[in-house]
Amino acid sequence: MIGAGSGGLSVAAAAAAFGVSVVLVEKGRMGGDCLNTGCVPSKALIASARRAQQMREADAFGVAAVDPQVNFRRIHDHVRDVIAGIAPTDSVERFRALGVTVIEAQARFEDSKTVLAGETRIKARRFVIATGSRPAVPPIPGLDTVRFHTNETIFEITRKPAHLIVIGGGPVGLELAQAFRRLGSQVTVLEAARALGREDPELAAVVLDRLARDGVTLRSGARIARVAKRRSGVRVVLDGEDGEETVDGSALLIATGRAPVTDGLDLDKAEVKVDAKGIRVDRTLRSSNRRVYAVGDVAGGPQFTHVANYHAGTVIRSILFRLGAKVSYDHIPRVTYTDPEFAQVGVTEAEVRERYGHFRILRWPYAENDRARAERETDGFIKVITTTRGRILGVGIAGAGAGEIVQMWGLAILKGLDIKAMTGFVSPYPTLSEVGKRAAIQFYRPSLTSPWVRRIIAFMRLFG
Ligand SMILES: Cc1cc2nc3c(=O)[nH]c(=O)nc-3n(C[C@H](O)[C@H](O)[C@H](O)COP(=O)(O)OP(=O)(O)OC[C@H]3O[C@@H](n4cnc5c(N)ncnc54)[C@H](O)[C@@H]3O)c2cc1C
Ligand SMILES: NC(=O)c1ccc[n+]([C@@H]2O[C@H](COP(=O)([O-])OP(=O)(O)OC[C@H]3O[C@@H](n4cnc5c(N)ncnc54)[C@H](O)[C@@H]3O)[C@@H](O)[C@H]2O)c1
Repeated sequence: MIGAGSGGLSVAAAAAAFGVSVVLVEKGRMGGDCLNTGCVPSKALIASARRAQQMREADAFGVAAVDPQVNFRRIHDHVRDVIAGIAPTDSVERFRALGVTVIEAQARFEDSKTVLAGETRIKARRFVIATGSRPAVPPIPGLDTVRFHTNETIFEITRKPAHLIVIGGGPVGLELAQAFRRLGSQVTVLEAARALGREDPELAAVVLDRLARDGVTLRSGARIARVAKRRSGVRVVLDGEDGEETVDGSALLIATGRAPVTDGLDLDKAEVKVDAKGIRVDRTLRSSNRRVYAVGDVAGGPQFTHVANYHAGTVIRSILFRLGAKVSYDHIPRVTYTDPEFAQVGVTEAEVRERYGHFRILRWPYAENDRARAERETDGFIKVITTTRGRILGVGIAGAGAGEIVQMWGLAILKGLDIKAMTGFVSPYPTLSEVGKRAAIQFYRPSLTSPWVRRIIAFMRLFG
């Protein structure tokens, strides 16, 4: 195993549980990106931001609103404390106790059957590469002359940035932009194309509207000409319609995507082929060298911790049980943890329009959900896409708890359930998940007004 992040740790723990001899090599911090510089610190920061926002918005609930006193040193401590609480699960000690040999060194291939880790030479039946990704920093002129943050440094700050400029309006950029805004910073997001550009524009708009109402300035289609140092901060120069424009900030965050970590591994010596997306793998996650598999961000697929875990399960089935399991992403959800949240599983409306001639789109707004009304979280809606016969193809949700609600839809897609199943279960009242059931019921709406159904009901009445 090379890399002890989400992917590597999952493979190592599962293989060790089956009594297989495992060597795990990690050059940096156990837990990788997710624990140290990704999911965990970002969600902990978002949690602080949510508390601050709730204090500002308390009036509507009959509780006096206050302007929160935000202490970035203490937020930093909170984030560290959350990481420290999870760290033992990913630690060297725990993995050694599970029977895994952990080597803290940089790994590289010597040949197609051998890995070198520091002084140790490892020969193995199978190798799994889980070296993850790093921030992809675009070649913006002047960037090498200014101090800038990426996800690797932003969670270290202990003072509030007066004005944070975020380059990139993907999940990383938007989650952090909203969090910093709610913690009191002025925030400007500069996005080259469209923010949340991969997502359904109608659903993305729900999130972007809320960010705007929170006071985040978002510039889509921004063309960054260069950046320069200011006495205390940075200046970003944009190419505008009428010449150059400047945006001055006190701190800069680059959130323009991720690049796979394949350097330093001497993959050519192992005859493992790579491309710009990462290690080239087939659907069993096997590389061009049949002894070598790749999982997680380096494997060129969607870059999420739950995908790395899913990959781990797939290679375990292949390596230990020779089941030849193949990955499929149709049922894998993705969630952006803004407020409101955005979630998607299966195909989007744009994708279904390309692939299918006929389909149904079912919607239900949060504004019609009683729990959302009680919580005053009525922004957003669910969009369910089915075939004309009711097979569920995709679900997008923008709204409170979207990341929780999407789970049952992922299961429905995985198990090939049709829309009838999503109307037939009993959803506890009042819950946000009812938006899904109400959308599903819309599938049958045309039949409610059908003259045939009405005639049958009228006929039944004849019997008392
Ligand atoms: C700000 C941010 C927020 C995120 N939030 C979420 C979220 O909410 N939900 C979600 O699902 N995903 C989220 N992600 C994505 C998630 O962090 C990644 O998809 C996940 O960490 C990938 O796991 P991995 O095992 O592939 O790689 P990593 O976790 O990056 O682990 C790779 C490990 O390999 C080690 N390594 C690299 N090269 C070598 C070598 N030659 N020898 C030895 N060791 C090596 C590295 O040191 C590292 O520890 C977020 C990412 C970011 C940046
Ligand atoms: N909630 C989550 O699960 C979560 C959260 C954060 C990150 N992630 C993972 O991390 C990955 C990376 O996220 P990300 O937001 O860094 O990348 P991304 O690729 O999703 O978005 C990057 C954005 O930056 C823009 N961009 C690129 N170059 C630019 C430039 N020079 N100027 C202005 N804008 C530019 C792109 O148009 C794009 O919109 C995600 O795809 C996701 O897999 C997941």
